[in-house]
Amino acid sequence: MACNELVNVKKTLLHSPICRLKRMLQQLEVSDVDFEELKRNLEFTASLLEALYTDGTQPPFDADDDLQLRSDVVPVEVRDWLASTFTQRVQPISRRPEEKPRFRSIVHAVQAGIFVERMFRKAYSAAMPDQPADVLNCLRDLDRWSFDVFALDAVSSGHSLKTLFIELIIKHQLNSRFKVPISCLISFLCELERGYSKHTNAYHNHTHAADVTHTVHCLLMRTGVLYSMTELEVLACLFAAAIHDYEHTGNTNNFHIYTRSELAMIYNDHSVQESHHVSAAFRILQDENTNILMNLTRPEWLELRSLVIEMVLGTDMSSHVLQVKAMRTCLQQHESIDKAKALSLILHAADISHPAKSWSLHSRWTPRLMEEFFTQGDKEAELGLAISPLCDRQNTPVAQSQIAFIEFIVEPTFSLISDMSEKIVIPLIQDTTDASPTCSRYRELQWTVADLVSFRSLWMRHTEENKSRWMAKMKNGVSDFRDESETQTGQETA
Ligand SMILES: Nc1ncnc2c1ncn2[C@@H]1O[C@@H]2COP(=O)(O)O[C@H]2[C@H]1O
Ligand SMILES: [Zn+2]
Repeated sequence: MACNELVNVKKTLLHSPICRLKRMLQQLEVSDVDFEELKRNLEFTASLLEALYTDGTQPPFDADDDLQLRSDVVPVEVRDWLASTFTQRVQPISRRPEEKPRFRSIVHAVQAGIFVERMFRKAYSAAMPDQPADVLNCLRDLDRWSFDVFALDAVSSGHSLKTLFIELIIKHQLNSRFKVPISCLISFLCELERGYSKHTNAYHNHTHAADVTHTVHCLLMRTGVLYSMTELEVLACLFAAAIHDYEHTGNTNNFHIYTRSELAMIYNDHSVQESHHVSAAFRILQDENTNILMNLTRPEWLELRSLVIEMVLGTDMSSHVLQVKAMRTCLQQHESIDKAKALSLILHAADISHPAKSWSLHSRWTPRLMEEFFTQGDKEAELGLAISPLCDRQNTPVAQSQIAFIEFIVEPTFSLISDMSEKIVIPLIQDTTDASPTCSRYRELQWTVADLVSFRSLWMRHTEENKSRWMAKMKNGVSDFRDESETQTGQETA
């Protein structure tokens, strides 16, 4: 963002808290105090100022950012792992020619009468009344960044993916818009959950899929990007998130390539698993009993399929560096943002989001992932292969790897998501507020800006907290990263 543009954005953002502070002072002077309103105004003002402060103090973007791993800080095993997992020598995925969908303006959306209502500000009435009380209770937190997917899995008897996906489809009114037969939806989700349990993975299972689906929903709402999307794009995002690791084998792509697995043969070593996830999921739709997309028109179906393929292939971690670099360049050069690229980045961010959540969640995901890595290491040892980085049960610096993962992968990705969303959302809001400062949308849009800016401080607070937790474990020489994790309840925000 250019400097004067940034100043304008900041001025716009500061306008509202300043007005509120003045009004609060006036109220106090005449002793006309509505404490509830005062509290709400103070909270709003504090969150905006905090977010602006955080935003202003964060380090600037590094234009030439690769992973920048300094050998004196990052242990060699961790460097090997980062380099072998998050970069690729192969050239970028081919781009679709000319016509690329761009973000439409909020003004256009308002004019077209298809403005998305601010769902999570309203009291949310659960869409599935037949659900047990515990499930309904859990789903009340659906719009929160700290939503506990493990708790949902427990109360839904291991059906977190099914429960959550149906809830989100109904909440976004996609079942009615795309005439999704509920029986198909249930059968499709049963099939999906079955596929996720095929390899009994500690991490890549239906709970992870549910987590990523929830996180995509939350990211779209918190960043305001949802406002600039069509319903078809929202459906594509939720669908892509739900299927993104379908039938995951619990191994890395490199393992498939080295062991010349069946999947590596089918997909010629390119994004081996991601290609399988998307292909196998679309196969479920070939059966009319599970074809949840049966009532889409042909152009809708083609557009959705194209988006889903691009998004799921974008979860291949070897495209991380290229993806991040391409988006950064786009932002720095003031190019318009390609929607499919933006949505792919959002799914990728959701896929690596647990270190940007509360410790109580992050500390439960990490041992699961490590166990899956170690199981692969055990297999590699049995096969007489070199053990992949981070897969050696006896000798893996877990805390260091987490700190490096957060610092070199998660924070830059979330920072980019925040910048990208500002670029998409803020100009649209400025357009609209200039046009009609008194309309009810004005308040809605102010909230969108507030959410967007406070989102940056929210995830940063969590990554900082998680890094300090790992650092403390390292300093105290705690090698058992599993302790406390299952019993945490912790204080959570937002
Ligand atoms: N905390 C973490 N530490 C290391 N790797 C991670 C962590 N979280 C996610 N990942 C990796 O990021 C990948 C994202 O795509 P997958 O879910 O297929 O597999 C995930 C893991 O390989
Ligand atoms: Zn995943």
